[in-house]
Formats: sequence, C-alpha cells, structure tokens
Amino acid sequence: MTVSIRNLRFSYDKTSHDPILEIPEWSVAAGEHVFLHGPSGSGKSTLLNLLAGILATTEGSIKILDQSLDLMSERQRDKFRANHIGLVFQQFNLIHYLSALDNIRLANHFTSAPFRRKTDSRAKELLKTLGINDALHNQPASSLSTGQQQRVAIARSLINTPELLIVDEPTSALDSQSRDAFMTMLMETVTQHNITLIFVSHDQSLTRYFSRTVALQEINVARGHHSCLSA
Ligand SMILES: Nc1ncnc2c1ncn2[C@@H]1O[C@H](COP(=O)(O)OP(=O)(O)OP(=O)(O)O)[C@@H](O)[C@H]1O
Repeated sequence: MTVSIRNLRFSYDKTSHDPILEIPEWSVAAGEHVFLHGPSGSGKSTLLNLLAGILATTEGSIKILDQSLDLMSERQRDKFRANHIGLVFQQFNLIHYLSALDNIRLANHFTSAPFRRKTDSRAKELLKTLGINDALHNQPASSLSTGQQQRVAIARSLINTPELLIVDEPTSALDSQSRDAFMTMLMETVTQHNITLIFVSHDQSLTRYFSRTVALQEINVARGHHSCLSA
C-alpha cells in the first residue's frame, strides 16, 4: 500500500474532544489515481498535510510506503517527504524571484544524495514535456502566466520521481480548455512514471480522469464534520 491510515484522529486544538478528522481506516494502493472531494472546510487540505507529514498526527497511524510517519521526528518527515512525495498546493508555492529552472533545482537540493540525479537535463526535459519552452526556463517565476506557473510547480513536484503525488485544487485558476490540457498532461505523466496520485478538487467534472473517487465524508466519521455538511 502507498497510503495506509488506521484510527487517525486529528484536531488543531490539542485540548479539543471534537476532532476535525477521525478516520478508522483508509488506504490507497500503489498506482491508484484518487479524486478526493468534500465540502469546504471538511478537512481535505488537513488530510493532505497529514499525508505529506507537514502536520503531525495527534492519534493513530499513517503509513506511507510502509513507513510510519507517526513514528518519525519532524526532521525525518521532512527528509522522507523530499525523497518520496511530490506536492502541488493551491498557490503553487514557487519562489517568485527564482527562475523556473532554479525553482526545480531547489527542490532537488533537499533530497538525500542517492536521489539526486542529473537535475538540469531532467528538469529541462520535464519542463519541455509540460509545454514550457526553453525561452521561459530562465525567466523569474513571477513573469510566467498562472497556467505556466502551475506546470512549473508540477515539474518541480516530479523532479525527484516521487512514488506519491499529492495535488490540492490546482485547476481553480484555469479556463476549461487549459484545465483539460493540464489534466491530460498530468494523468499522462503520473501513468508513465507509475506514480500514485491523490488529487483534491471541488470540480466534479474532473472525476472522469480518475480510477477512484472518494468523498471525505465516506471515510471521515468525525462529529464536527456533520455540522459542516449541514452548514
Ligand atoms: N492551521 C489551522 N489552524 C486551525 N484550524 C485550521 C487550520 N487550518 C484549517 N483549520 C480548520 O480546519 C477545518 C478544515 O480545514 P481544511 O482547510 O482542511 O478544509 P478543506 O476541506 O480543505 O476546505 P476547502 O475546500 O475550503 O479548501 C476548517 O474548519 C478550518 O477552519
């Protein structure tokens, strides 16, 4: 299993008896492409942050690639993420004054030595596959269009050939034509590299690209969540 959750309970407020997430069991097999949806505020981004080891679990276990994130220190989780997980979050989180290539080089810099590859040639190849032509490689990220920045963020998330790619609402700023082109490119890339994908979006029209669709409320039994649904 790429992801395996058991008896997870999480709340931001450690004193709260009303967790945001309470997931008895959930797993994602290697190579699955999962579309995860749910109402605003229901905890999707929180779950992604837990899976990425950005947030630490308060109770229960999260295994990624058979390694228990809950048994790792924050430093160990950071290293594990750099080596195994690609992340694309809503704001892309590119460093605006760095070029497209430098943003990608930086992501590779944080991995363990055996994971470092011939970054430059691979970064250029990825950018090319994603439709970013040579002339843009050395432009500051801030000078690229939203769609181009989004593709640079995908290239960056793939530079370390992650086993798991976590993507949070990446298409909200795109028109429908760019969105379809982006989805086609993303699905081709993850299939080609046999990457497990967890993708969060409110856009239900995207479910057709996925092998599995999950509503957070199907797996999350937290009580707070029900009040959110009726809100
Ligand atoms: N850093 C934080 N500290 C405290 N509470 C937070 C924090 N981040 C999120 N929350 C709360 O946790 C709940 C779940 O938020 P989360 O962002 O995970 O939902 P979401 O399903 O991703 O929402 P959306 O679809 O609007 O992005 C919300 O009630 C939110 O206010």
